[in-house]
Amino acid sequence: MIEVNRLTKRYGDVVAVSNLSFTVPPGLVTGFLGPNGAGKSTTMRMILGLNRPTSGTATIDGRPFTARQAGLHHVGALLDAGDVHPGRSARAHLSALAHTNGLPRRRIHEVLEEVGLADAGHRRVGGFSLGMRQRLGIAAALLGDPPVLLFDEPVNGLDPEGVRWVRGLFRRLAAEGRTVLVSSHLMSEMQNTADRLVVVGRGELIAEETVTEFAARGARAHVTVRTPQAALLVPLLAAAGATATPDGADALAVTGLPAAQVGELACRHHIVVHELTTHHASLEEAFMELTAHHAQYSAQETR
Ligand SMILES: Nc1ncnc2c1ncn2[C@@H]1O[C@H](COP(=O)(O)OP(=O)(O)OP(=O)(O)O)[C@@H](O)[C@H]1O
Repeated sequence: MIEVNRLTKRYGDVVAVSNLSFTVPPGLVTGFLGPNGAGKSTTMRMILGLNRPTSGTATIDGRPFTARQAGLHHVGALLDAGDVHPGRSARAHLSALAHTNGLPRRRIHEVLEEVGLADAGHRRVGGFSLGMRQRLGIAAALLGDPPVLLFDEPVNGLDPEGVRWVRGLFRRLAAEGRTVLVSSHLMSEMQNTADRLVVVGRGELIAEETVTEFAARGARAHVTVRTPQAALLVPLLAAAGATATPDGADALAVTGLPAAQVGELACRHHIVVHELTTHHASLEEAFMELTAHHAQYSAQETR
């Protein structure tokens, strides 16, 4: 269990994380979601004791994590896939980590197999693609077989097969009872992976809820009605409690009444209908709407 309690981090005038509280329970994948610059990496670094909070606390299983405690046995993390010496082979990189953390050497082979790099273990990391570096970073996080795992933007650079694989991996790790926190700036990456979401914007908590609860935000459907007799239908819809707004030349966007009732209403009044379509807002749209006021860099990337 990870517990973040009123965590704040300031860099001069920049408030990277502001009074942030949330929990990451074991046995589930928790998606840590927010636009660029929302403070996700800074929060993860504070959880891992790599950055000092300005105020507030972050604990893992009830205690602040410091690298000295139990190291990779307790917590595995992928923070920056580029943070590996380019001249080293993947195997040598993992070997050094295993040595300093007192881990058995057989784990090196096991995790290379696990992430699909068994054949590339002898190759220099400098020649790896971004996706291969991500896989190596994930291998390093798994090396100590830890009960708590943090992954910062693990999907970056992975091909579609890699994305599928990593989703399955996170789900399996959670099913084994581990605590899994995965950050992303894309809702689409999380909707088939995470059980719970912690959504942040400009360093602040926006939402902490299950994916099902989050999906309900996007459930506000509207119905498109295409009819050459819109002028007749509009007052009938209004009388039935729905709101109809023009949507192109011969169509209406209707909210407040399901498609079936719109169709029945039109039928009762002999109004010709050419199209009746229900539109659900996607999770991505719900996320965009939710974070719109919290996006710091909406026109350009921060890096
Ligand atoms: N060492 C630092 N010095 C100054 N400002 C920093 C530092 N680290 C982070 N920041 C600022 O803190 C804010 C949060 O950054 P952070 O990298 O935690 O966000 P993020 O949600 O991980 O973003 P991204 O999705 O772009 O990686 C940003 O405004 C960033 O510029």
